[in-house]
Amino acid sequence: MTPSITAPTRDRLRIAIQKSGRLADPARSLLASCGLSWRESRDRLFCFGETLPVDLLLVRDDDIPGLIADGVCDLGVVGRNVLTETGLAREAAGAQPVFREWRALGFGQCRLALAVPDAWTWEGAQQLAGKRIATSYPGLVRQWLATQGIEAETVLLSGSVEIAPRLGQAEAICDLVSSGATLAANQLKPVETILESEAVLAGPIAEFDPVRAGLADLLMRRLDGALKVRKSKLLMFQAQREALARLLPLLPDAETPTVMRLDDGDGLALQALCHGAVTWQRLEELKRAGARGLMVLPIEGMLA
Ligand SMILES: Nc1ncnc2c1ncn2[C@@H]1O[C@H](COP(=O)(O)OP(=O)(O)OP(=O)(O)O)[C@@H](O)[C@H]1O
Ligand SMILES: O=P(O)(O)OC[C@H]1O[C@H](OP(=O)(O)OP(=O)(O)O)[C@H](O)[C@@H]1O
Ligand SMILES: [Mg+2]
Repeated sequence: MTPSITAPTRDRLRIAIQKSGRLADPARSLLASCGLSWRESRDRLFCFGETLPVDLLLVRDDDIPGLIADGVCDLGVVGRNVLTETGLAREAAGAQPVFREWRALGFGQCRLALAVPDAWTWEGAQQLAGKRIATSYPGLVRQWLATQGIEAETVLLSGSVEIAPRLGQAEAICDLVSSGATLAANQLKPVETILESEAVLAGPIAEFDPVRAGLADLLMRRLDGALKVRKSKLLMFQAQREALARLLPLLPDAETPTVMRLDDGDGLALQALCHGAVTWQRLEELKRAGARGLMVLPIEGMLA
């Protein structure tokens, strides 16, 4: 018998990621930066892990929490919005919680926001009492309404939510917002944020068996290193010794800088691994404080 793709495999880890869409490429490149590579199946729905026994399943993002709940996949990369909404829907149906957010991944940032027509003067959440709110996230909206002590109706739409007020289907909406351009194009304005979202690694609440637990531990160690390194930059510059006291306070996020003496007497060469944002403003401040020949290098690889 040919082994089925959904048969539980206990000696390999299976991660669900979006097949196509906003999270597909960043999810793959993050996992690749953890040293994983894959051989793709002909249908491009399953990628067999080559460097480690960690396979990928390429699916619709909405299906990812359910695949983890059913044990078809061990981990998944999905928006916090989808993970939380699915958890609330399962809870409403009386199911026990089985998955949780393991790590925030630093991409796919957006927020789930309530928006009302531009013409409304927003005075607070009580304005929504008795109104209809169009959304693809009824669980999150109902949870938020309950915390506000407001009774309102949710109208479930799976897409193009922003058009609902103009069509007379609802008075307000609750949808994902990033730049705000879609709201503006539909004469709506955001008034409340219900959830700050980004892509997350989702996994089970229960522990894995020893083989998959070992693989998941290794992957999490590499992932933490990769996430830290993604934000890090190596800053290199030269300065006079007397400038050191002005320069070091400008590097609060740096690991202890390497300071080397130059041959010319009082000159120093500095290298600092910065974990925060290295902005133009910060480089200009360093320059004013006496840094010369500034160089900023991205970091590839692990921080051991
Ligand atoms: N405008 C946005 N800016 C940034 N991130 C967003 C934006 N819209 C959605 N996201 C995040 O990206 C996730 C995936 O969005 P996408 O539009 O690719 O999903 P989808 O159309 O539901 O895809 P699928 O075909 O897999 O069901 C969302 O669940 C959310 O977490
Ligand atoms: O604030 P903005 O930058 O305008 O982004 C917000 C829009 O992005 C998402 O839609 P998407 O583009 O994925 O279209 P869809 O809902 O039809 O999939 C979301 O559902 C909003 O409509
Ligand atoms: Mg989807």
